[in-house]
Amino acid sequence: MTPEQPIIQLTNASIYQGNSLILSDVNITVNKGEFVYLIGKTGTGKSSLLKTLYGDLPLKDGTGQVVGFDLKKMDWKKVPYLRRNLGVVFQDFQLLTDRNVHDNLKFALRATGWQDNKQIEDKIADVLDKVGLGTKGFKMPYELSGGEQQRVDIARAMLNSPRLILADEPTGNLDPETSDGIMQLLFRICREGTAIVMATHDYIVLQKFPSRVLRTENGHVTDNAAVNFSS
Ligand SMILES: Nc1ncnc2c1ncn2[C@@H]1O[C@H](COP(=O)(O)OP(=O)(O)OP(=O)(O)O)[C@@H](O)[C@H]1O
Repeated sequence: MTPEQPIIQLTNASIYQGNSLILSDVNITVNKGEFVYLIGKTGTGKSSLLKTLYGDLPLKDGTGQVVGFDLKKMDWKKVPYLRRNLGVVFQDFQLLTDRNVHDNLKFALRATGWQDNKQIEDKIADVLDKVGLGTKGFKMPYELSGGEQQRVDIARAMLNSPRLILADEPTGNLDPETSDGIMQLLFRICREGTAIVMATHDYIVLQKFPSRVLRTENGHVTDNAAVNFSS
């Protein structure tokens, strides 16, 4: 991938769930370090679009590049390589409940090919520090608040220094104050050069942390969609 190449480029793309067409004529470009919201009513295709971007759903029509990978040529063997180059954050954190924070991160590093113990330990310390959990590596997930668990999920997404983080409702389970902390963290990560695409229903977040908005509506995606905060 060349430095000037967009982080995401979809051209005339269609998004399917099985044989059902969810979104058509999708044209999106996201550049390095951009923060982009993905909004739209429930069931309009936000998660399906994100899944296509992280290789969970195949791109059947149109063309798509994500962090230098050609989605059209993506098969199950290439998905792990794509996933090493982007981070994914979910609403429900998806931490392994049988091991502590440190071992959750170690598991993710080992699963993506890291072998050197010193490098693994340095990386875990680095990402925990970045998300403000430098002293919490020994804690089990159930010993953490929702906001802290989301920070661990974000730390995990950052392990391989991705140029893109895809976040599906990362503040969906959090109270407003905790969600502000997560948004500040995501914007800080973004300012350091990582592009972020975040699906959300949370209009308060959009108001407090304004940025570019994509909207899924009537089977299409509109860019720079005006947000009606009363809806
Ligand atoms: N695994 C699946 N198999 C078949 N259809 C699905 C599947 N997942 C979602 N869909 C359908 O695809 C459409 C888009 O769903 P999607 O989850 O992408 O919407 P969304 O905008 O993310 O919704 P929400 O805001 O509720 O998360 C819906 O009609 C949904 O029923």
